[in-house]
Amino acid sequence: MPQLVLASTSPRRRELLAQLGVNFEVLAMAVDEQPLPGELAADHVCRLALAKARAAAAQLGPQACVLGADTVVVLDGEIFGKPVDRDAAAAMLRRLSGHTHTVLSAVARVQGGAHVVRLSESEVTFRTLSPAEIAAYCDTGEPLDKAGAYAIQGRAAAFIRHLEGSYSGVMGLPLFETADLLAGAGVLVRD
Ligand SMILES: Cc1cn([C@H]2C[C@H](O)[C@@H](COP(=O)(O)OP(=O)(O)OP(=O)(O)O)O2)c(=O)[nH]c1=O
Repeated sequence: MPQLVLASTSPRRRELLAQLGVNFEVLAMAVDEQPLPGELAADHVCRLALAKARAAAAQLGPQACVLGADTVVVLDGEIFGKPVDRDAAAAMLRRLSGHTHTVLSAVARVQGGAHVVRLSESEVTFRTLSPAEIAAYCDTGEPLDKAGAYAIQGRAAAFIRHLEGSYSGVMGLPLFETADLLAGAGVLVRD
């Protein structure tokens, strides 16, 4: 069975991958996460997921099966990554309040020079949030390292009226698509 490596600094992604019951190591890779001019959100997350996996794979042997992932929130065509500070987090949450946004999560597998990328798309509807609620949520610090300034697995669960798609995808690693990639690499057995 190939060595499985998760190219991620995200504790959420580690937790999610462990949910599949596989053994893996972590090799955290930093890549420039700025969207290219005019880049579509779906292209952006797929490109970054692949870039993270490729960066780690370059440091490992060709036998390693490397996973990279990326997640963004999209509202009216605008990409929301991680907020730079508390004010940016509050501004994102004001925009998301009372609306439905899209969460795109891509997962890429790189092994022996070959790669596959899968995309998960979810629709998330927030109820209307009061200014006091947004301020209190920002005070928790939870928004700061999360795309779109919220964590579905944290207190923001109370904001979400409706989810259509993948809970694990919104949290950062779409497990249905990830399991497919792992089965394709022989890391998960399906027969
Ligand atoms: C929307 C949402 C995002 N997130 C997190 C998952 C990701 O860690 C982060 C999106 O940022 P990413 O840039 O995709 O990932 P990252 O920089 O945290 O980690 P990596 O090293 O793999 O690049 O937002 C949640 O934890 N819960 C949520 O509900």
